[in-house]
Amino acid sequence: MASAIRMLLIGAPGSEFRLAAELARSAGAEVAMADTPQDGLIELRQGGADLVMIDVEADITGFMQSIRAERFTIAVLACGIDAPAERAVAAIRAGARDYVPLPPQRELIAAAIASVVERKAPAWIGGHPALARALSLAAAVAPSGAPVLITGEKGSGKEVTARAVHDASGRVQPMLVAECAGVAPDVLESELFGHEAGAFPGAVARRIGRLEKAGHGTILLREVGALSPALQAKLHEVLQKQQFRRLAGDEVVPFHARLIATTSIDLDALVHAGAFRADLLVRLGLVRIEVPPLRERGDDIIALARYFAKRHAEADGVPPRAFTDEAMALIQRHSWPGNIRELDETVHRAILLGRAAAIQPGDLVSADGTPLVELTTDNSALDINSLVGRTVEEVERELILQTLERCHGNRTSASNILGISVRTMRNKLRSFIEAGIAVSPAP
Ligand SMILES: Nc1ncnc2c1ncn2[C@@H]1O[C@H](COP(=O)(O)OP(=O)(O)OP(=O)(O)O)[C@@H](O)[C@H]1O
Repeated sequence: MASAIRMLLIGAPGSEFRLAAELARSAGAEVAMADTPQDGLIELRQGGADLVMIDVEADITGFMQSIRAERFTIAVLACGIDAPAERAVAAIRAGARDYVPLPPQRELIAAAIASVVERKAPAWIGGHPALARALSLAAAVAPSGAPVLITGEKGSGKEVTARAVHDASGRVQPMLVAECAGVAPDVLESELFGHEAGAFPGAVARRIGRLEKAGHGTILLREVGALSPALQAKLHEVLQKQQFRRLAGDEVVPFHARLIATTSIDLDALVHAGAFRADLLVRLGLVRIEVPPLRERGDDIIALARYFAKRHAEADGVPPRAFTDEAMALIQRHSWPGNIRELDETVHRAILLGRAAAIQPGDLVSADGTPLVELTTDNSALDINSLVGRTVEEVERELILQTLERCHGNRTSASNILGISVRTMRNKLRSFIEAGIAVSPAP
């Protein structure tokens, strides 16, 4: 499912570099070359890369600063011919992952590419029918350019699913990610659309936004429900006209990328409450993929727990440990409100903290040390029987707190979903806090 790895070689052209390019191609990578870090950046902006090999004599510090500023996440290797050890160390201090001596050895180049392939294609664990449906839908829509909306609870695997759609799409350029929640609207606007010099105080140079940088690749908007009304309108126009302008710019920029949006908030409810544009939801949700919560994935939980235990033991260099039957039963009973991410982190803690030969129930604790056994209840789904015997006040409190948590603490979104005013929401939260009950902080 993974697309080819794109490798960028930066350095003065020479026989060693040509050989490195040849070896990379024969190891399955697509190769681009640039003479200087500046040209390398231009190449990155146009075509992206998964792996950069840069001459150890180049300004690696400056290059690393530039790629961080432009939010590229790329593995960088320094390389050189007979470079003194200090140069290699300095390159690594500047952020290079390793130093590769030239002329290159076939095995070293192949290993560097293999390590990126491994990171690029996250393991797909699970075969539950609900997940299989989501995956086959992802594969079916991948080659088209249609926007895709991926819904699901936090940590359930929406971004991983987006990557699967991108990888299967055959698009050569990478998938860029933009986070919409918790980012000030004006910052997000310039992040997405870019700006011309002088667009606002501090805008000293033209900035190319992510919609433009994505080129013919994919742009992933995480938590699209958090977009301000003004940005919702702008995004709707982009999808309608397939073009946009940079902030304070006259030039019309064509939009070629595939847009994928994720949400853990119920966008239909936001539309109903007037907090999200119905026409934008129609365009974004031409294809919808629902990622099921972990608690509905049956035996996938076992497979995932074993996979994370193995992976973390290997990464942390500790002996592999199996789960006792009791620990596995506890894992299957827990409702995993944080989904796969919570399972991953819980298993990681058990690997690091457990002392016995096998993982015990007591090794399974939340981040604050609360044993899982105390957190595990059977009322993950709305089960009326489990509500009988509780007061209306208690049920209301739980509903408010859980909705707020799903909305990442966003009071407005949560009150919209609950159909109460923000003022009522705030008053309720104040009374909970006064009663000593923990409330999700505002984003
Ligand atoms: N099928 C899977 N197999 C293995 N690991 C997975 C799978 N799905 C998700 N993960 C892992 O679980 C974690 C959460 O996944 P991801 O970031 O895709 O979730 P998300 O729904 O986008 O989260 P959020 O809502 O918080 O943005 C990641 O570490 C990811 O690698």
